[in-house]
Amino acid sequence: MKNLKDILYKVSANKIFGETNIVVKNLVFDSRKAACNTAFIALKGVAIDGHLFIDKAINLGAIVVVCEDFPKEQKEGVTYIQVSDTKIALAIMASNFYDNPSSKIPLIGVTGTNGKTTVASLLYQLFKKAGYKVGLLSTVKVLVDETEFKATHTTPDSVTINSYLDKMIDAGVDFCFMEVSSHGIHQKRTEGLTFAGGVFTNLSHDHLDYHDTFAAYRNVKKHFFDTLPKSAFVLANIDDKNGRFMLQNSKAIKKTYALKTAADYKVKILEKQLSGTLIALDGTEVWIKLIGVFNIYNVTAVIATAELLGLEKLEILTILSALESVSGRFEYVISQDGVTAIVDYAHTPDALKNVLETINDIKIGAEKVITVLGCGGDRDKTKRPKMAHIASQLSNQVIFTSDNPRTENPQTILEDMEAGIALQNYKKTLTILDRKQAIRTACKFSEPGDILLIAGKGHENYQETNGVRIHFDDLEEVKNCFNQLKNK
Ligand SMILES: CC(=O)N[C@H]1[C@@H](OP(=O)(O)OP(=O)(O)OC[C@H]2O[C@@H](n3ccc(=O)[nH]c3=O)[C@H](O)[C@@H]2O)O[C@H](CO)[C@@H](O)[C@@H]1O[C@H](C)C(=O)N[C@@H](C)C(=O)N[C@H](CCC(=O)O)C(=O)O
Ligand SMILES: Nc1ncnc2c1ncn2[C@@H]1O[C@H](COP(=O)(O)OP(=O)(O)OP(=O)(O)O)[C@@H](O)[C@H]1O
Ligand SMILES: N[C@H](CCC[C@H](N)C(=O)O)C(=O)O
Ligand SMILES: [Mg+2]
Repeated sequence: MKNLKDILYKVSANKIFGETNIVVKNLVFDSRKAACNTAFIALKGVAIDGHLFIDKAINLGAIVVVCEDFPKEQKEGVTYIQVSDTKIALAIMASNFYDNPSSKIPLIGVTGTNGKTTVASLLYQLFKKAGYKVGLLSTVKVLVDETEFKATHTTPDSVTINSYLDKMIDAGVDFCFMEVSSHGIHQKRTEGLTFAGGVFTNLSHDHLDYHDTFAAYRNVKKHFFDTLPKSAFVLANIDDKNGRFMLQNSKAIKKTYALKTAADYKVKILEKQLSGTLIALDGTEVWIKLIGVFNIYNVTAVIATAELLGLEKLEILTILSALESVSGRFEYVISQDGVTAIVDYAHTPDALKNVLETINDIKIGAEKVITVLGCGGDRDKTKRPKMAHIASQLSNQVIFTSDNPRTENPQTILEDMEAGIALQNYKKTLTILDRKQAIRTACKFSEPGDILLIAGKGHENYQETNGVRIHFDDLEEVKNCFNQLKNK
């Protein structure tokens, strides 16, 4: 419950019709969720224009309508507010509605194509082990200190973000780490939040179905750093060719990290094994449980962020060795006869290349690398041939399969993938539509010492087809196969 006048603080209205000194129970941007005394914010969406549902929201009890296009007729007893951008208005209103929780808690946003979940989750773990109460908004889950909520998005809508931040204030949370996706930035879900810091991990091919061009995708990411306040820090990976670009117009305190280039925070890799990596920072050596050069970038971002937030270097390095890898990120299980199966959320060409290069790097003999891979439906189609090419180039055998076909024909997705296979790699590949069968076949093909990579779904525990999600868990499947084969 809040007075509309307070909710509208800092919202620039072009036109107002009706009373603003009224009490509003809730903010909704989906007419189906409107109820008595709610404010309905009409958003022009990707699929449909929310303005079409204004009357529906009013019929369900909305007493305030925030819109870009003023309706021809106004209903008695309803307050209409016209703004230039309802997404920005919603974000500011959501912050006001919950008394600006992001200004009361250091909020760190992590953005980049890959590594957001890993960095944010490792920061959560690190600060928890340092004795703080911590919040996390991530693809995998939302944590209000130790209370877990289901994540629906990588970056939820602004009302949801602020409602979680509000819960975090109530729980006495000291720091909050959140993922900031490009969809989130573009749809202004993070507008109106006060960030204490922003982290840039890397930029590579993804979401070009949504952003049209790579430059547009890059500019959306940059916008996040451009809008950070002077008091915040921006931490960028400058080994990535877009790292310095992200810093270019930011007013925030600029800090850099790298493994190759001279930077404010630089980590050296000393030794790599399947069980972990030995790294050094300013001469101090630490053994960490994470694998892969890409993960050392993530760890460097974590060390730097923790230091920027005031933790002592020695404390950070001590805790670092106890951090566990994130669920579905290079998570592995070894069968009784010595086959290693790795489940990884690689769903971009760059992630897949990194993971396969890591596997090829740590394998010690002539063991085979067998990859199971699919590409999501209703997502960037141009990733498909690229990912198929990478998988077949860097593996001894590949089984292409389904990964959340959503509304697309799974066979067509597989054909899009197959178009990327180079002639010399064709014989290594096989397509099995059913993911369960694909995993089973990969297990049957494997011999002691071989490494199976099951890529694309990571922590996901469903397969989505035409809006219906059925339970599916790569790790569970591979463990079942290992057990069944053991008894044969
Ligand atoms: C493509 C996309 O990003 N869509 C997001 C967007 O919905 P939209 O613009 O498509 O909405 P729409 O269907 O056009 O409807 C427009 C408006 O009309 C309203 N409406 C609609 C119907 C009705 O009867 N009444 C009504 O009021 C809707 O609530 C909406 O406000 O805004 C919604 C509210 O914030 C999001 O839930 C929705 O995420 C969809 C479900 C989604 O799948 N998004 C993915 C692609 C996404 O955002 N992913 C990123 C990360 C990706 C990654 O991890 O790499 C994320 O941050 O999760
Ligand atoms: N720093 C990195 N650079 C390149 N690839 C990475 C990096 N970190 C993780 N990956 C790869 O990307 C996959 C996804 O990692 P993570 O979930 O941390 O990324 P994300 O940015 O949160 O992804 P999403 O956009 O789906 O939220 C991992 O399973 C791994 O294969
Ligand atoms: N969260 C990301 C990655 C999904 C990975 C893959 N499993 C898929 O379904 O495409 C997305 O929604 O684009
Ligand atoms: Mg994520």
